[in-house]
Amino acid sequence: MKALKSLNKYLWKYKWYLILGIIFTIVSNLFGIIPAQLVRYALDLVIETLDIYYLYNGVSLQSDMYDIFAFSILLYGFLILLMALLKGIFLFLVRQTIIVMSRHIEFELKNDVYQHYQTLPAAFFRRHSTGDLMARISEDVSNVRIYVGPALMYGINLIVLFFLVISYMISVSPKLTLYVLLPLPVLSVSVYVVNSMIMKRSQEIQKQLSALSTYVQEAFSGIRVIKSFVQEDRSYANFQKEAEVFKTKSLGLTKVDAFFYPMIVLLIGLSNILVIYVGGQEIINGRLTPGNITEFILYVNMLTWPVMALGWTTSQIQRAASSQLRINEFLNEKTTLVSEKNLSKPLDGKITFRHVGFVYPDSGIKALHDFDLTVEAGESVAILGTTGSGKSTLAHLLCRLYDPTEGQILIDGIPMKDYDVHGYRRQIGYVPQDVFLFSDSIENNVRFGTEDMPFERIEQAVKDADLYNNIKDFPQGYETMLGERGITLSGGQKQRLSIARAIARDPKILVLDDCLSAVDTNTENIILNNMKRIMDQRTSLIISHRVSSAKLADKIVVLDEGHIVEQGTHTELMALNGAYKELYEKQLISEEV
Ligand SMILES: Nc1ncnc2c1ncn2[C@@H]1O[C@H](COP(=O)(O)OP(=O)(O)OP(=O)(O)O)[C@@H](O)[C@H]1O
Repeated sequence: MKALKSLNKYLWKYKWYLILGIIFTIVSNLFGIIPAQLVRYALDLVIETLDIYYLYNGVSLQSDMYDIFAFSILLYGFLILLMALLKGIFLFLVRQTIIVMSRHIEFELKNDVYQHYQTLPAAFFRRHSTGDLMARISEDVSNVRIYVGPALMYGINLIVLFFLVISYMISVSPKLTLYVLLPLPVLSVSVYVVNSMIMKRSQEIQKQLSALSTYVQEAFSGIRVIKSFVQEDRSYANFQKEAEVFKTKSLGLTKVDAFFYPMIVLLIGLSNILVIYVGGQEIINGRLTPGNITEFILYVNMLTWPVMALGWTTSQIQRAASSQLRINEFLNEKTTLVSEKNLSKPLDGKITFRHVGFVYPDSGIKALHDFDLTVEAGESVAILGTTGSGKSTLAHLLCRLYDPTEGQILIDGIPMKDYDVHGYRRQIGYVPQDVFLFSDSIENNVRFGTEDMPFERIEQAVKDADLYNNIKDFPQGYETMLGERGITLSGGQKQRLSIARAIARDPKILVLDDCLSAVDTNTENIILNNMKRIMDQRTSLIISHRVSSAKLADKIVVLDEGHIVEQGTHTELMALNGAYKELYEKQLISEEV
């Protein structure tokens, strides 16, 4: 329950909605109680007047009495209708305040969670699955919304109604009040128990449903593999198995649901019988009128729904508390990638790795050992090495997605940690190994948030990345949509678009992480020749396991298991007769073949 305290700041922000909501709840309940009293007056009037009416049988006064009597009943009827109308208006206002408040809080909470996610380091996203991140921002926030919305509304309504109705009932007959209230706690507890069962089963169904959708999603994403390996039958059998579990769980819920409503009707009926039985005796003893009994029955029915809601509210609050706990768990995570001095300046581009070592926090793998390298401003360095040798790790460190666990990285002679993180990253052009493009147009994928980027720059970047001819061939050109609802680019086209995105930003430092692996050597040549002009004015780190990518580099560094094994120019390394030469010759032969 403590977790829900973190919502108080939002409740405080929207306090006027809440205060008005409470006032409207009180007024709407008053308009709900008054009709019950009007019914009592009307009923007692009917009973009393009827006796007198028959006394005047055959007398002309009788018809005058009838007119007065009919008019009074009509008046009561009209008043009851008016009260119902007023109650309806205020109920509308209750929802317009409390439920609206809950929607505002939901909106703010979602934004806060999303914004917070963005500040968290890459390591966080490795530890938690996308599904988990999505569940906390959608399902958990919705659960919390039910607490600050409907649960709070019913809670307030119950308190107000209890206070008004019960104090009035006691003033009429404490004995009858006691009998009437007897079954209500049983009703509330039963609703709580059954509701908890329903909720547990619903959660299981929800879980099964997401397993089912994940299965379907994966099956159809990999439909080409399934078809080519003729695995349709097995895939269908697996689906059936999952669907069977879903069906069994749904039937379980239906059973509880089917039991729930008859039980409630039974308990309410019990309350009504008690009122009639005990109330009837009170009438016989002359302590109450039939109007009182009718009024009491109306009260019992008025109390039934809020009491039922009490069980529901309690279980919803519990659910919201556990959801908020999960949200807080993420909100309390803090990024370590902060700037110490918030330095903000245009970079020259000199990079110094000083005895850098790095261990991945979640796997404990030491990816870099005592990495020492200086790259002068405007220089280009190729990092070559076998898979898993730590090349991408260098790119991650340079983009400050992680901080080194040993040593430090200096940019223009100043520790990287001193730079404002966003200001620094803005001057880096990073082309990741696993290309990611958004479901948007080609132009927007290159522009990527830089709204004021002139179109000429986008076009130039696309030409430099050797993608211009492809785009020209698409009927919609730069407006061609990518992703799920658009076209699918080939692996090489994706890589080139990713390069265009990085160079269009005119970065001071360019990090190309194995971004030409999916293009043939011919295209690689074209791109590298285009890049020559771009790389002239900036520091570049070309990561690759293909020796051909290194031909533009001023310096080549060969990595093996996180260690630098060789470094120098192409000629120097060839003369060394070591790892580079071996790699070079191997790749040359395979290319010739
Ligand atoms: N996010 C991560 N969490 C944990 N360990 C990682 C992570 N990324 C990489 N590693 C590990 O660190 C080591 C170096 O990986 P890295 O990606 O830097 O190699 P690489 O030289 O770029 O390889 P490749 O050419 O295959 O991309 C590997 O052993 C890898 O398993």
